[in-house]
Amino acid sequence: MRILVDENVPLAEEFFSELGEVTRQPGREMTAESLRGHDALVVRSITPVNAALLEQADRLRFVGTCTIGTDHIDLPLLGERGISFASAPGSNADSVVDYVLSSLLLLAEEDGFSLAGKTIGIVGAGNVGGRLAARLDNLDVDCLICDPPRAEAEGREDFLELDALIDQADILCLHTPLVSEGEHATFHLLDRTRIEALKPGTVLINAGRGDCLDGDALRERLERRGDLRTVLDVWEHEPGIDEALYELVDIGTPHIAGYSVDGKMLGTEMIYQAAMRHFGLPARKKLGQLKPDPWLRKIVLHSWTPPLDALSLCARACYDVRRDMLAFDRYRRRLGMTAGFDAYRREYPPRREFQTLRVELKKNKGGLRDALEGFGFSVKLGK
Ligand SMILES: NC(=O)c1ccc[n+]([C@@H]2O[C@H](COP(=O)([O-])OP(=O)(O)OC[C@H]3O[C@@H](n4cnc5c(N)ncnc54)[C@H](O)[C@@H]3O)[C@@H](O)[C@H]2O)c1
Ligand SMILES: O=C(O)[C@H](O)[C@H](O)COP(=O)(O)O
Repeated sequence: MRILVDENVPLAEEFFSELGEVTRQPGREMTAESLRGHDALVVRSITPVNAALLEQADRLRFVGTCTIGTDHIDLPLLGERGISFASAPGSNADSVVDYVLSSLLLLAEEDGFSLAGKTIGIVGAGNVGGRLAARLDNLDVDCLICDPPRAEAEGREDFLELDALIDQADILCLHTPLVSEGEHATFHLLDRTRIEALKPGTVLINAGRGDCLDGDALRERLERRGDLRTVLDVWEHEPGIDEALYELVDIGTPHIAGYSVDGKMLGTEMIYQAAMRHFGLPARKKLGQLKPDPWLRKIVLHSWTPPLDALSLCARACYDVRRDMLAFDRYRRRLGMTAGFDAYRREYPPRREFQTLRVELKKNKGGLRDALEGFGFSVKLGK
């Protein structure tokens, strides 16, 4: 059996060689010819799997994307061709939440505000948005949720309309999938009218998909009024993104919110398991045997620290978004935007999720343990 795998998929040989011969290729360079003679294709989000790509796919029986998003896959076409498909829901959701929390802590520090007492609007409350709300639960943060598909399916009367979030939220986080058509389409969900309606001072974060937000309208508002705080990890037209918009945002990163070792490797394992199921083979390999140990395992807090300070300290030690902002900026200046965007993603330095860090507390009071655990760290009470 032959399996074609994107070069940015970690542990591909370790997992997929159980199935057969693994060939690697950069995801943006995959063509119809690349697929000839291959039985399985394993991609990430940058390879459009469509009629043009499948034109010469003479043996293809399985397609897997090691990502949460599936907007790059023509699912009806795979159905018509009888090709089995799998994605990796939830795989890097915790990493995205870490990214959002790190960004919020940085802006809070720069602007001298506290997350406690803020109202945060979460648009799209699936794996990412839902876990973000849960992790903020132990802080005094008011979470407002907009998720019309879930509101309908679950009869949730506590969920709000997007325009209510825009009215009320100090922080607005977009975690929607890209859906081009239908009642709940998300293309330019944040359109010009909604971007204009954001209250001055709103923190706007998009770590969903670039096309969910009208980038031209955001750039124009920032040029004209400069009165928002903005965090963009996803952009229209990646990797050739709008440099003028990039210059105006407070935190700009090249679609790496989910790029922890943990999130990426879990995505590979999920697709390995799905492929083995599809081909009727036992999945013997386990991620636990292959994943490297975290280099920072433990922080000991010897005396009591106010919860927000402790969160900030531990978050910064584990993952600090500044690392990615600064490094991406160096790549872009050295290589230009388009090449720099992809090069930083390809050479992304290792990063671990908050949940890999154990925080040992010598003193617990004032909700410190709950705040740390709620934020995602694993906590142990010392003697
Ligand atoms: N920046 C990154 O690195 C990164 C990483 C992972 C995922 N993502 C993106 O984030 C998206 C969300 O991830 P997830 O794991 O939470 O997915 P998910 O499928 O678990 O949740 C998505 C949620 O959005 C809701 N939704 C759909 N249409 C909506 C609309 N019009 N308005 C409001 N809510 C709507 C759905 O009902 C669902 O609850 C993914 O589809 C992917 O595109 C980005
Ligand atoms: O949908 C996802 O899982 C993410 O957007 C994904 O992690 C982005 O990384 P890429 O697939 O572009 O390598």
